[in-house]
Amino acid sequence: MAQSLLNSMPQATTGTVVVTDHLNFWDGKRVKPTQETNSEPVFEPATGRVLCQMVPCGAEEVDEAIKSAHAAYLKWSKMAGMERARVMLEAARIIRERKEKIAKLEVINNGKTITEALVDIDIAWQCIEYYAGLAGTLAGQHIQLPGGAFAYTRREPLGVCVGIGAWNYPFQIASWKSAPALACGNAMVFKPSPMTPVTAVILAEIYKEAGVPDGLFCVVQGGAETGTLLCHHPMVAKVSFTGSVPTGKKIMEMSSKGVKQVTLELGGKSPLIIFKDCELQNAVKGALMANFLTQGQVCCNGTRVYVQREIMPQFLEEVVKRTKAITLGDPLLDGTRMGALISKPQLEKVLGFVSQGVQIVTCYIMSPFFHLHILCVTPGTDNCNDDMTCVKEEIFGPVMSVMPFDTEEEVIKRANNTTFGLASGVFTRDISRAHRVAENLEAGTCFINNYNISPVEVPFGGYKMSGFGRENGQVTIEYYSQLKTVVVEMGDVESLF
Ligand SMILES: NC(=O)C1=CN([C@@H]2O[C@H](COP(=O)(O)OP(=O)(O)OC[C@H]3O[C@@H](n4cnc5c(N)ncnc54)[C@H](O)[C@@H]3O)[C@@H](O)[C@H]2O)C=CC1
Repeated sequence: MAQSLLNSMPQATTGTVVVTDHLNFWDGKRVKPTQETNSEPVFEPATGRVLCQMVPCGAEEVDEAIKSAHAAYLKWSKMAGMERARVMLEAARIIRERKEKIAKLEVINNGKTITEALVDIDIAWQCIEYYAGLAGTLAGQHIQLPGGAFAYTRREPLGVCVGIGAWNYPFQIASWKSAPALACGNAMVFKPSPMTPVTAVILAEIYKEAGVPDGLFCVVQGGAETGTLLCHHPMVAKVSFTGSVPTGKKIMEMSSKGVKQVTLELGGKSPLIIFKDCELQNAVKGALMANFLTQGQVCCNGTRVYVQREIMPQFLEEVVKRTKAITLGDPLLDGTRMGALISKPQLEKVLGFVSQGVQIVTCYIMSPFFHLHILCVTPGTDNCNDDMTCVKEEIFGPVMSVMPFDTEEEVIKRANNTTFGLASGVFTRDISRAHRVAENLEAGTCFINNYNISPVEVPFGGYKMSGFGRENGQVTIEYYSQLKTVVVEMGDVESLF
């Protein structure tokens, strides 16, 4: 059934697709929801048309999914890492083979451009391939003790892990969470955002086709209530969450009741510092990459752009020129570089921020589709300063704030004056300065002379209220596994009693 939806993708155009397939997945198949009266409409952001109905899972369905995941975990965790790797490599291959179709469906549900969605799907299969490569390397240590005794450690899976995703990178988030989880021998129950329920279940089908045991990667649909059921379920060992800080705090609180491990990928308000000795064109391109991907709905965006005063006029001129040249429009067209915001409420939220007395250098409000698109650059003289709400809070829209600075010491202080700490960036040709600034910025990532590149080999995660734990890179194995120590006596027991 779902294959037929994917197979219809080559002909699909904006405003034509309706999804009627069931969107839950456990026991190796799509599952019909039981509470259809509670359904919520899911919109195609580019048109405002109803794409499908999302029916939230209740307690019994969540329980069924988790039990199905647990049964799969008992089989999968006993397989050798190399055996798991083979299945995961096959899943990565299938995603690669269907990437155009998956990307198209992602665009229809999310509103981002097809150009970006194709990159997202590439990153998704690369992540699964990367962790497949690590699956066979999981190993412990051998420790020699006195008298011939010894100990060894085993790196073991946690059990059933829950993934809760946001709407900005639906397929990619599901892959980033499931790949390390599965590589370590865990099972995962994934809940996508209720606004983007369509593509996670495609990933579930691909894992199944690749050969994972039925139940290993399950999808339950729903919002806060379903998420709460997942976090409280006694058979869940870990919750990995991507989303806003307020929800992240709730996840942590709920998980603490069952002492479950937690990974939190939360919001940001990241600084991008541009020194006067930078290569200006690269800095301008970096600032655009730092702000306008996925219509600005990216957690690690560098939305506080600090520009050294001497180059502010040239910087602003270039950034405005390039911003005005961004092609807005139908996200399924190859030439479009900015699509639609996720929803009308999100648009209103973004507009609310920019109406707070900021002078907008450039702003397009276009409405070829139901949801409007905006692009703003707030200028950097007296109009935009560190105390404004739009400079302090995560907007999650295509709004760049530009502010002047004079010295390195001053800008680092201002850059760090935030409760967030997800990412940061610096443009300069002075290598000592670049590394000094990177060291002093309080953030989980610092980009030097680029911004918003996320290779799967590189750990990603936050400082401060942007969360903890990491995704991607080798280190994430530690967040999806636990060490068992085995102590072996070779002689007699020396008892004190
Ligand atoms: N930094 C980031 O990566 C993201 C930030 N955001 C920010 O958050 C704002 C609100 O967007 P939302 O999608 O509502 O974010 P959210 O953080 O409320 O939702 C993210 C996920 O958590 C789930 N969820 C919500 N409440 C829950 C609960 N009590 N227990 C368990 N799961 C729960 C949601 O269903 C969704 O799957 C956005 O406007 C944006 O500013 C949103 C998505 C990603």
